[in-house]
Amino acid sequence: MTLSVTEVNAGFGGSTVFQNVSLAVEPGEVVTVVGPSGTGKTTLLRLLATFRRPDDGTVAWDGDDIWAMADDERLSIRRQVSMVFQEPSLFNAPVHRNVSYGLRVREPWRARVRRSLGELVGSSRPADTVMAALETVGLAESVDQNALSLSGGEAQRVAFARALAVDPAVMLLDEPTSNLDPYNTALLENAIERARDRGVGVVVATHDMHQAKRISDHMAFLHDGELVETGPPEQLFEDPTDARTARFLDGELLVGDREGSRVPQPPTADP
Ligand SMILES: Nc1ncnc2c1ncn2[C@@H]1O[C@H](COP(=O)(O)OP(=O)(O)OP(=O)(O)O)[C@@H](O)[C@H]1O
Repeated sequence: MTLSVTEVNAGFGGSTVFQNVSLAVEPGEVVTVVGPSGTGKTTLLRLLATFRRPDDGTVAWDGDDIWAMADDERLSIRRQVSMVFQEPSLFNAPVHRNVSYGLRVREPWRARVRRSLGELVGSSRPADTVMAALETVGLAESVDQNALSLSGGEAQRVAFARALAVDPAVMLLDEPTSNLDPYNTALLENAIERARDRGVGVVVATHDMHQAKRISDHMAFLHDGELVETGPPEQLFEDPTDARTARFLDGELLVGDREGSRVPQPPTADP
């Protein structure tokens, strides 16, 4: 399943965040959206998640315009897309209850009643999918721990497991490692890779260029309302077509700096 935005515009209250942005994620690939703070990465993920409608342009699922669909059809697509927010927001319950949350809200009410009765008589155990998701993030041993007693890094990994447990076609991750130490970052990047290897399409918004280089199949550089450049990481890092990309990767480019859109060419020798 391909999730895409084509020539989308988005803004708030009359001000434009970005215009004319096109991006797609295919099954089994990791796309990173990089760019300075405030450039619209979260807004773009929210468009892909269909949490909001674009002001203009199309959001599509396998080429079909999601916002032209009936509400129930759009809901069934939304259920195949899971998002991990910058703050993990877990609730006061064991880790397995947090991870199974999405599964529980998706199951039919009859099954939900049967399972609740099972839990009341103490016969329930975490579903295999919950355990598999926790193993993916290296937290199988914390299954019964209260989620609020986890470290920040563990909590973010549980949030990832919760998003993975519903067997999504696409995962959208908003700065998933911005508050994590290198150990937790490595575990989460490993989990992203494993999801990708299972055929999940993953979009990651990140400030971290080193991370983008490590995990991306494809990068998209968003700056000042414009999708400046897209391509494989080797292209953006080694042979960018736009000067702003090179300056951003060198840590020199800030929001509002529109100087020099082309990479300066070395002077040619006089004949
Ligand atoms: N609900 C909102 N109402 C008004 N303006 C908003 C709203 N959400 C975002 N914005 C503005 O839209 C712009 C893009 O915000 P967005 O959060 O998408 O950027 P970002 O690249 O994800 O930033 P960061 O990297 O800091 O998380 C910012 O100028 C922000 O202030």
